Amino acid sequence: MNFVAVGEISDPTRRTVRTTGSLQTAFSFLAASFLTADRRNMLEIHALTKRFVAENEVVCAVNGLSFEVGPGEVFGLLGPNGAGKTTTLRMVLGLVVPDEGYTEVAGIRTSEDPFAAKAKLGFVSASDGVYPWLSVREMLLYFADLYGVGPDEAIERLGMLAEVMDIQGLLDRRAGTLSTGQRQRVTLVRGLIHDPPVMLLDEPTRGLDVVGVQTIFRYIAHLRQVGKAVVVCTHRLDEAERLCDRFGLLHRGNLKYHGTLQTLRDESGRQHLVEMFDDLMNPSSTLSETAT
Ligand SMILES: Nc1ncnc2c1ncn2[C@@H]1O[C@H](COP(=O)(O)OP(=O)(O)OP(=O)(O)O)[C@@H](O)[C@H]1O
Repeated sequence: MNFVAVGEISDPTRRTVRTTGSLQTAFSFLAASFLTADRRNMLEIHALTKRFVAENEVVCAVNGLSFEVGPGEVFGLLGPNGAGKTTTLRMVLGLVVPDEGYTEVAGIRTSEDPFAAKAKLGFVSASDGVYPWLSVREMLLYFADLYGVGPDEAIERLGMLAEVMDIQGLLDRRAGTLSTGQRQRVTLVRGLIHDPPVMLLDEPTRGLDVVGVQTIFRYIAHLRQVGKAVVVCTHRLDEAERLCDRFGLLHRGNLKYHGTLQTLRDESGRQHLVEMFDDLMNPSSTLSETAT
């Protein structure tokens, strides 16, 4: 992947920057305008709560969760199985209605205008599929159209992103014939085709080989540099430590730790996320350790 851009890139304030040099030059320009741009949080989660009733039992999947993500920031929403990560993402996407609290995407409250909020979100998941009978180009332009991107802008954005993600050679292939890694790069482009200010990545490295994982790392670096607000859910804690600027550690719907890795270390007395997780899941082992 070369990550060299020629074309147009939109910065977080939606101004358009024409670039002809390396992506680094584009990034420098964007970083400069991004630093002077409005630094409001792009994603705000306020006291979000969701309960489910399953077999006559109430499960509080998410309990009073609050956090925010600013432009150019990568937030790791982490937690063991059943912690409430997917339910949180589904509430942000407007697919699940919260019992209490609300989410705001680029200043738009999801409950008040779900379509406008969704237009500001990009979503990439490990289980993303492709339309096998469409060519990659047809599928990406179809998604641009679904998001209301005009045809000229869509073609221009497709050209730029195809270069950034190195999929130019795949555009006229039928999507069903792509390898897992090729399909991954196409779905990464699809998540950005409408230039959303907020990106949600759900287990983006699941099932990928080392090259695929590196692609995700570069993609997230790209998102950070062009000022997207990014939420990453992953079980790969070593990767999260390297990728994320701040973290929220969920356990049974509750936010146990919230902040930078250093904040988490100070609060938990542990060096690594994996140890913090272990303490959350096996509190008795912590107690016995403390007692000795
Ligand atoms: N539709 C539903 N009906 C009943 N319970 C649900 C529903 N969706 C989620 N839950 C429950 O809510 C809790 C949180 O689930 P969620 O899928 O958000 O966790 P997660 O952190 O994404 O887990 P994983 O890492 O395993 O994907 C779990 O106890 C789950 O069983």
